[in-house]
Amino acid sequence: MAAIELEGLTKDYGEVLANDDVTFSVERGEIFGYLGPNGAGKTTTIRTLLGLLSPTDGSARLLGHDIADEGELIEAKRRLGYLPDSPAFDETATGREVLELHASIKGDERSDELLELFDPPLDRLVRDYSRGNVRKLGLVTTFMHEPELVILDEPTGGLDPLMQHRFAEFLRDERERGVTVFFSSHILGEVRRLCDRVGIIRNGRLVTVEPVESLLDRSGKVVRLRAADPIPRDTLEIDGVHDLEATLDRGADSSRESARDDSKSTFTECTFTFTGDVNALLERLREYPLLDLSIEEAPLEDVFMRFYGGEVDGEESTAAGRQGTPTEVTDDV
Ligand SMILES: Nc1ncnc2c1ncn2[C@@H]1O[C@H](COP(=O)(O)OP(=O)(O)OP(=O)(O)O)[C@@H](O)[C@H]1O
Repeated sequence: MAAIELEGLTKDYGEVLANDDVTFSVERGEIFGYLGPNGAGKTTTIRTLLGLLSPTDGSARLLGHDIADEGELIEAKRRLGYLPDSPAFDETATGREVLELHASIKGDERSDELLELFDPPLDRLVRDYSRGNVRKLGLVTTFMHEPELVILDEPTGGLDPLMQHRFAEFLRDERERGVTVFFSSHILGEVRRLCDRVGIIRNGRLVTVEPVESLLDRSGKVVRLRAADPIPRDTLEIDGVHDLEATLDRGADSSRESARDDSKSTFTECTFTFTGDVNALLERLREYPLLDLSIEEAPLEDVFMRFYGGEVDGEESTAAGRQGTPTEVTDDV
């Protein structure tokens, strides 16, 4: 039995079809990332799963319980932890009082350990908490009753890099203990680091569900090379080379056009995406002494761009964009 099962889940707000026939499962013990840019429909799926919104159509099960049945939903919720994107704690309570309330409702098996890790200021009023501190308190309340399944809506928003790192390690340990994690995100780096599988949602429709690795494999490697001697441009006319960018070496009398037509044109530096056999590529390059060669996984941004055609969250795509892409490209080979 899967931890989460969605079957044709649909939520129509009237003006917006926020979830359109969404079907997928999250297996027990996996970390599943639910990805999509702002407004794609992630929160709608999560809120519907938790019974906070009623679906227009379709069905869902949490830990085997049908969410349409109130009694079953209560039973499922007892065994799960939920961190909303903006946790609404009582602003007039201190962090400690919030935890006490939570303990009285759901139980407390491990708040001491969690407080050591996430360390929200317990004696301060929630009203005076920063966004990051609200999130830290939320992480404690989400995990303190030892849930089997956790659903986290953009969990690292507001956390500083140290805390994000700690959270990532913690989540991996939770997976080792058999906890199932479903979290939404548009932070591609964290998805890549943490998730076993991802589902990508676009305009309310699920566009893919697959292991992160296969998503990255399909998108190929980014190859950058710098050679000691000129390499003829036709050397890289092999299967699997895409988006080749190189600065062509040209004779004094060669024009841009003639360089394009001349298969004897050479280059010493280039960058390209490669989806073929790396050994075949290396064999091809064997006779050219290389000063530098890097073969890296394609940035997840590139994968995303294929699904979104430019709709990737602006801040994120800039922050994690390709590093070292040549700025002096003068020609496409
Ligand atoms: N209560 C509502 N009434 C009408 N439309 C809504 C409502 N809630 C969300 N929407 C719309 O539904 C779409 C999906 O919103 P949702 O919040 O599920 O997206 P999201 O992927 O979680 O976005 P974000 O990353 O910004 O949180 C958006 O177009 C949003 O404006």
